[in-house]
Amino acid sequence: MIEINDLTKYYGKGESRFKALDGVSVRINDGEFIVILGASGSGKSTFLNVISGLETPDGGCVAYDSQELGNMSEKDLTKFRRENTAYIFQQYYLLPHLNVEKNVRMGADLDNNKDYLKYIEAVGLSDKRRKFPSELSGGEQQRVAIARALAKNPKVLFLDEPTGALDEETGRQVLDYIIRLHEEQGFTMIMVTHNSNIAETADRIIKMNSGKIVSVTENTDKKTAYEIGW
Ligand SMILES: Nc1ncnc2c1ncn2[C@@H]1O[C@H](COP(=O)(O)OP(=O)(O)OP(=O)(O)O)[C@@H](O)[C@H]1O
Repeated sequence: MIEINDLTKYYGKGESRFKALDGVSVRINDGEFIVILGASGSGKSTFLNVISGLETPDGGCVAYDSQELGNMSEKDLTKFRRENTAYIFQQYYLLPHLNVEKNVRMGADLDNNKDYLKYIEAVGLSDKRRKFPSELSGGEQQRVAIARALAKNPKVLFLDEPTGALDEETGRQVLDYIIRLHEEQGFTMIMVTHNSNIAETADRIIKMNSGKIVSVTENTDKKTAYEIGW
C-alpha cells in the first residue's frame, strides 16, 4: 500500500511562490489501477513525481508499506526507485542508437531480469526487435517504452499521459496493452491523463483541482480500451 499524507509542494520563491500541492492525502492499494484527472496546472504531474520519489515534497509524507520515502538517504531512495518503480511518459525517451531489444534490455538489466524478450513479445514487437526507434511508428515506440518499463518488474508503474502523443486508434491500442499487462502482472498502476474517458478503465479515479484532491471515486463499471469514448 502507498500511504500519502498531507503533501504540500511549492515552486518558485517570494512573490512568485506557487503552491502546486495543497494538503493531498490518499491511500493506494497494491495492484490498483488509479487514474488522476484534472485541468492543466491542477498539480497532477507534481503529485505523480512526488509520490514516485522523483521530487521531494515541502510538507507531508509518502510511505510504501510503511517505508517512508522522506526517511531514506538519497542513495537508498535511488535504489528504492530503481527496484520498485517504473515510469512511462508522453514522450518515449528511447535511446536512438540502440535497437528495440537493447532499449528494453537496458530496463531489464536494472533488475538483473534476463527475461526481457517476453516483454517485447507482450507488446507485440518480436518481429521488430532489431529495428531502431526511428524506424518505428509513435505507437510502436511507446510499446517499446512499455516493455522497457515492465522489464524492470516494477511493483508500481507510473504513467504520465502515456497516450497523449498518439492518435485515437493508436492510443486505444497502446492503452489496451497497458491494461492487459496490468491485469496479467498485478502491479500497482497510477496514470495521469487529460482524457477523462480513460478513467472508465480504472479501478479508482482521483480528481484534482488547484493542487488539491477534490474527489476519489470507485469505478464499479470498468471498461476496456475499446469500449470507451476518446
Ligand atoms: N518545476 C517547476 N517550476 C515552477 N513551477 C512549476 C514547476 N512544475 C510545475 N509547476 C507549476 O505547478 C503547477 C502544477 O503543475 P503540474 O505540472 O503538476 O500540473 P498538471 O496538472 O500536471 O498540468 P498539465 O496537465 O498541464 O501537465 C502549474 O501551475 C505549473 O506551472
